[in-house]
Amino acid sequence: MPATAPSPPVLHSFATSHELCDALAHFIIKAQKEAVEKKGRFTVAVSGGSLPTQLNALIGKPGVKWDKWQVFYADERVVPLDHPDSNHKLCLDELFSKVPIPADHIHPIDPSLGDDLEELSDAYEKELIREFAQKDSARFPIFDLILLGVGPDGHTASLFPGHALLTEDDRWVAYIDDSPKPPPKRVTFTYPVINHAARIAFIATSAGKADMLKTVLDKPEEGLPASRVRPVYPGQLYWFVDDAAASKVEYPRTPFKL
Ligand SMILES: O=C1O[C@H](COP(=O)(O)O)[C@@H](O)[C@H](O)[C@H]1O
Repeated sequence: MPATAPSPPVLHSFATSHELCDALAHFIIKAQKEAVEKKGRFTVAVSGGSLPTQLNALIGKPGVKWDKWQVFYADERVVPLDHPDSNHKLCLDELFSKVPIPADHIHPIDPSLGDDLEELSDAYEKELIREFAQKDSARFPIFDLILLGVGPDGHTASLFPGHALLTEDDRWVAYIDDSPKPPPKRVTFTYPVINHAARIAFIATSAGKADMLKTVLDKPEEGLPASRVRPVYPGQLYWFVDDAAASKVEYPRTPFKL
């Protein structure tokens, strides 16, 4: 039987980043509610960069069941966890230190485990297997939600244009030591993990991302890393962007409804 094709991405564009962040918070709460009703937990992966700040509309919002969240990192820069470049530190500073999430529900990629990148990515893959393998018994983990940023070059997580990791189709977690964006050493989810999520949301703001967004959405055949995020059916991909980032995009917008 032929596999069902991925659904086309849904693009939500907002006049201001304040409106975007508020809508994103409502979207996340809805995903959380559905997951908790079905399975009693909410598995979510986050990235770093500007994303953690964009999640702060969740702080104090009624309906967030922090004790049900299990948080993983879609990628991490291999620096100490208290280093300003650490995605985990960013997430702690901007969000998790301000909400009542149990500390053991956050799963950092911890470079203090050793400086061997292969071992570090294996250890994180094992942590994912512990969380998912027996519970959902699938070839790849099925996150309820993966929240991704995207750089002006179209990279997402630590999957960079032209890199050999773009074709990794077996491992759940991999590493690079030649990132074109510093720091060079990083650990990242691979496409099979990202593309098996139930929902994936990209968040992109500002005019600096307008050219990239046009290429990703209007010319996916160019194969930028963000265009390769195509969730396996019945997964769904959403874009939350501001009008400045979407200013050059022809791809149709869908109004956001609560
Ligand atoms: O280096 C990274 O960059 C991307 C994009 O960051 P942004 O600041 O342009 O939003 C981020 O999603 C990723 O997690 C991070 O490691």
